[in-house]
Amino acid sequence: MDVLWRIIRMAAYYPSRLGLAYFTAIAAIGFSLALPWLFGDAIDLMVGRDGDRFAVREFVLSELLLFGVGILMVSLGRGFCDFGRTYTTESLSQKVSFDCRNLLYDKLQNVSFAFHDREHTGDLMSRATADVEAMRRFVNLGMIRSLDVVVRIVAIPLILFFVNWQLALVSMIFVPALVLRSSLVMRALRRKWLHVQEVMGESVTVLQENLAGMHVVKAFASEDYERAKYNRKAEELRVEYYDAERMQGTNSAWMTLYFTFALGLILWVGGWLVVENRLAPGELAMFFLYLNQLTFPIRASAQIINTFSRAISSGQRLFDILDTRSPVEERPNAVPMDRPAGHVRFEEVGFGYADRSPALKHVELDAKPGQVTAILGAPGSGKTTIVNLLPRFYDVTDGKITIDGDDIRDYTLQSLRHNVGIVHQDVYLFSASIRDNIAYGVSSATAEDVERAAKVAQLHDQIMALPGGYGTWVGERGATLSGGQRQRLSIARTILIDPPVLILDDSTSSVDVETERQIHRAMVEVMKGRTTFVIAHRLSTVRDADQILVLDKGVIAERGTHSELINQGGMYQSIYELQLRPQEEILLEAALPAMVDGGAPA
Ligand SMILES: Nc1ncnc2c1ncn2[C@@H]1O[C@H](COP(=O)(O)OP(=O)(O)OP(=O)(O)O)[C@@H](O)[C@H]1O
Repeated sequence: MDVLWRIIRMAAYYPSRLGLAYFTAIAAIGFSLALPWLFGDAIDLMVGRDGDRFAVREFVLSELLLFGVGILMVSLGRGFCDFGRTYTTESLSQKVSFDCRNLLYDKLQNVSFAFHDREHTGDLMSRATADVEAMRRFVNLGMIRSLDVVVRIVAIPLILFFVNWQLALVSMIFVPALVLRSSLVMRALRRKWLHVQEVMGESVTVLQENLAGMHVVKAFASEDYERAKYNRKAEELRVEYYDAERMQGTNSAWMTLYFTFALGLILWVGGWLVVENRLAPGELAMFFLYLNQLTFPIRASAQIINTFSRAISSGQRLFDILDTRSPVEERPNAVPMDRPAGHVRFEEVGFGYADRSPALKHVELDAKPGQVTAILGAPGSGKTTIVNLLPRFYDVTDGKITIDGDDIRDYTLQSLRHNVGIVHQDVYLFSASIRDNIAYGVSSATAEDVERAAKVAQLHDQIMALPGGYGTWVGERGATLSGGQRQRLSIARTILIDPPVLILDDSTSSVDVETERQIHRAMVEVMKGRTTFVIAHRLSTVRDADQILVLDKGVIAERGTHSELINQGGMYQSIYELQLRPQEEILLEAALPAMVDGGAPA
């Protein structure tokens, strides 16, 4: 119920729309309740209550004319109010779903990486679409239309008792059974819809992962496997959906059946009362017309029960996300970070991913402004984890990280991240032009700024060789650029942001020697004058670093410069022998023909 209150409070943000929707809804009900009364009285006027039909013919005709005009006016009023209610209700429900979508999107922008590690993208997409739609339907049907249902279900029986209490009692015979059935179905439907929503999220996840990993699917010829995986989810969804709708449909059919029985009974008992002269024919007609007006609420109540059940389960899923507290939150007194000199210190830093053993222990690190720190270590030793702590993608669990002496948690997240730039190896490009992709995050960048950054990143010539130049559209996931070009585009992005602290993922990808050299040159350019942390795999980067940290199982096992570490004969020396030196030899071999031809290796 708490969930429904929260949805109602969201709708109450628009008091004029909500007020108008309820006003027009109530007015429409008032008009429609007046109609059977007018019809019943008109019939009684025609047949004459005392059996003396058409006694004063002229008088009856002029009265009937008045009734006709009255009925016309009331019908017009009802039509007008119906229109007003539909319009305002639709507008209100669209406003609420608009707000829900935006709140969800904002939340997803602000939650930390730990949240995204846990949640599935497909499920989040399903919450942002199907669950938001269920809330919209609740505002429309559950909140406003249900008023119509409730008012009629309360008012019409009262009127029926007023017209003839014996007949009213007969018509109410089935009500207890209806109420019991409805509450049982509502409870069952709520559970059912929650499950449907979950399965829907899972099926969207399968679809989304399939599309995102299409290259892997094709490369491993796994189309049949993927098809079977999706079919299983789609089948589960079909069965669950069908069950929920069947439950809803059966409930609706039962309600109609009860109602039809009641009508038959009334015709029989009411006819008998008329024959016995204990009930006027106009009153019986009035009774039927009112009962007929109960058809809609009784039928709609099955649908409205469904809407309530669905809104509770969908609202729960949405509010679960909206209420999530991000483990990385800004302190209330956080201040914006001005451009720092870039003196970075890790003091006794420890970190563990949820429910895992610590990924980093007692990390001590001091990087002076402009220095390059190379981080090496076996896969899983904690290199990525160290650099993820600096822009606060995750927060340290022990110790602290400072920039120019101040704890990074004292700053606003946005200003911190503007000052700590990252060049990832796996670059994400948006469906936009190359120019817009380079300028991502810097709305004030001019075309000249973008070109200058691309030149430093060694990418300008290749962009100019494309038919569309900087306006070339980069498809989803950057499909129209090579791996090496994407990496340099990422470097150009960072150059444009111009952060004083920089994180580089220098993992070598399988690119040719010339591309490798271009990437290296771009990296050297982007590192100039910045405090740089580089997850290093190239000897050239490591050799020139001011300090090298060798990580082992989350602990800094060795530290020093290239020459210091090589003489220690420890882990660094084995990494050098096994990984860095062979790589250097390959590069040298590739460069030799160029030197023989008179060129020089870069
Ligand atoms: N999001 C995560 N959730 C839980 N555990 C994680 C997460 N990311 C990394 N880990 C674990 O933390 C440890 C350190 O991982 P990290 O990615 O920092 O290593 P790495 O040295 O960068 O490895 P690689 O060279 O393979 O990228 C590993 O045991 C890894 O399994």
